[in-house]
Amino acid sequence: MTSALPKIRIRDLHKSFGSKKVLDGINLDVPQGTSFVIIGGSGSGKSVLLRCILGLIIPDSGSIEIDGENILTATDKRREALRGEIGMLFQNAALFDSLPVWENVTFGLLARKRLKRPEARDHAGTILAQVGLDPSVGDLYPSELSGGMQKRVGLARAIAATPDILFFDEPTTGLDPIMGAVIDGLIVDCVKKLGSTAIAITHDMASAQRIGDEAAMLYKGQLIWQGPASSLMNSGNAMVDQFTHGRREGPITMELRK
Ligand SMILES: Nc1ncnc2c1ncn2[C@@H]1O[C@H](COP(=O)(O)OP(=O)(O)OP(=O)(O)O)[C@@H](O)[C@H]1O
Repeated sequence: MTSALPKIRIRDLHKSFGSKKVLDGINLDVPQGTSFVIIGGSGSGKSVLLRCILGLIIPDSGSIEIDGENILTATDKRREALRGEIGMLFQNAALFDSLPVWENVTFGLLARKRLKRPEARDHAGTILAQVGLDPSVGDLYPSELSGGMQKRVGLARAIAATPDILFFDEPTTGLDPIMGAVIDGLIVDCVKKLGSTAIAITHDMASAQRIGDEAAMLYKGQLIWQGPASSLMNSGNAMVDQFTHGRREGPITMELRK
């Protein structure tokens, strides 16, 4: 019975900013242990959707359930606790420049007093090793790291509390193609090892196919297609095909004056 319950279930989710409709009736089930990729043009609402699930944006209507619990009707305290159970890798890694790497990695654990500083430092070394970094990197500052190393540290921070749910926002943006593939490999390994449910948003089709089991495309506030990530390049859907192949001509017209 419980195993049939999706880890994340979204129903009829709407969100507008002023007169601008960004999410216009999103329905989505993400089964436990699935890695789900969301694609869509710039400004199509991918980040807003993730931020709604994180509880950082309150939608206008609809429901978002995690393990069957509607987070939109939960108390602020409960919502914050649920947010703490989600690991997030931000687009630019979003590290705190003033903190050494080990404190960046264990920031959430220290903030929630789940570890004392000496334990946190040791724990950071273990997690850094899992993302292919020498534990000594823990004593460096973010400005001393390459972009690829910063992404690894961001990934280490996302997995430090062994979350049930992982979100990846443009995990390969700004990386060379080989480093992008390396980061994707680490993401796949981490998700598998933790048995987590993952949602990634990306414009990188190679990455989407490497990390995703399932995929969906967001267009004009709605999920217009869903299918296996492996079929992204030959989905049979004219809009998805135009997007994934980067064609100027097709049913999607660019609205340049937004
Ligand atoms: N807090 C906000 N207030 C007003 N408008 C917002 C806010 N957050 C997002 N938007 C608008 O919502 C729309 C969707 O933004 P969002 O960041 O989700 O797009 P995206 O699909 O993630 O784009 P990209 O791929 O370029 O990152 C945009 O038009 C954006 O300007």
